[in-house]
Amino acid sequence: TEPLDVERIRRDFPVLEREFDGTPLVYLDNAATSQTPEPVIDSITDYYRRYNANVHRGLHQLSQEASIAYEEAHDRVAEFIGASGGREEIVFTKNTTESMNTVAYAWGLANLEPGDEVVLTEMEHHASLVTWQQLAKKTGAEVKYIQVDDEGYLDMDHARELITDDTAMVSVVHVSNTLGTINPVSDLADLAHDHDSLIFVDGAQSVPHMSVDVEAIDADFFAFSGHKMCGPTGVGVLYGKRHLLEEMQPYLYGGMMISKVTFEDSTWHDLPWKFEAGTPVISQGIALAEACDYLDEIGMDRVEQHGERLAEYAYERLSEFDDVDILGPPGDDRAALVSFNLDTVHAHDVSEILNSHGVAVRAGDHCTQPLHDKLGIPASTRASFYIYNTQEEVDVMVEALADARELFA
Ligand SMILES: Cc1ncc(COP(=O)(O)O)c(CN[C@@H]2CONC2=O)c1O
Repeated sequence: TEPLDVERIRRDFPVLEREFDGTPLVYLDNAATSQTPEPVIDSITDYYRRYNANVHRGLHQLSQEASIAYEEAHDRVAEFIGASGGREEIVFTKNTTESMNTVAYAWGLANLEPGDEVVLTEMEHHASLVTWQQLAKKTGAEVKYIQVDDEGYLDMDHARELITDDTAMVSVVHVSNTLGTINPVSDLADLAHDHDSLIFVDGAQSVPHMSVDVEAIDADFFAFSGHKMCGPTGVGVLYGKRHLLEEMQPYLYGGMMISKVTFEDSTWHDLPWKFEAGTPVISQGIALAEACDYLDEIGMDRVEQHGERLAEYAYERLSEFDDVDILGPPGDDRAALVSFNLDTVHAHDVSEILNSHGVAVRAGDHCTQPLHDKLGIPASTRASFYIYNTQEEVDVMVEALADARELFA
């Protein structure tokens, strides 16, 4: 695939011009949140400048325009992830976390009971791990974890052992935000479906970075966030197979999500509005559709190739040092991130030093504490890449690590 034009792309991101006392920003924290290009910024300001109105087809021009843009944003997102059911299979939430909780409470509470099992993986983000763990306590279901092997891959033999006819839900991260592992979600979906279990795929780190087709995966539910894919914060997506969303009762009640309300009872609006109670994430949803256009214009195959090449380059550079321990799979078999530790320096101190060089990385447990416990480390430093990062920026990060060694060794 023809590489993307990173210099041209960088000109779309005003934040990349930031300097700190003359030191240019090197933004390598994209797994936490991505930066926002001009077309997406313009989409947000254009909405508030020209057609800000509450949706659900108010009988005035502004509301009509806002309603149509908001509804069509659902269609655009459906197309971006291959959801042939269109807007009826796309619920806009606040973020991936809320998408997860929506399924846990709107499906889980009604369908899980003692004896049922929810199968997760040891590399799950807290958004799914804590959600299913707490829901299991409420319903008497049991949570089990597919093991991660020493290289950071899912142990598929263990998966085949854990997923049985007692499994009601498999909830698995597509790309680990800590390890960079790309999980075989289609195989896991087959395994789940062979045992009449549903599967929920956490796509927060995959949708921004690679072409995702939820129907090819055959995910029953799929979640991701706008802010990780050049979109604004405040909009997440829950994809659900139409028949499942149809069967599910809402778990947030109020205006907009109803059809008829009497003092005695209420009926619900059509999909997806049934799951969008109150005034929804209007400007954010419309801007997310713009982000889909922006990424598609670059081409998701180029986006994927660029991120994985940078991750491989970072892996190679970091491997030059014998005091660096890198988490997860080999450099040529991972998504666009590298988490690592320096033998003698705590991740927080590494992050501090890198920051003094203008380099933004994330230090901590990346909302995967159980995984860090399993690895026997309190934290790690994570560099994560996107379409506007360069090999030169990786070099800046690697050179800055020399400082960390001197200061803290
Ligand atoms: C795999 C994964 N799942 C779920 C989430 C939750 O997304 P929201 O915060 O949008 O609900 C994240 C966010 N990644 C975290 C956020 O900061 N750093 C990270 O790695 C994630 O990486």
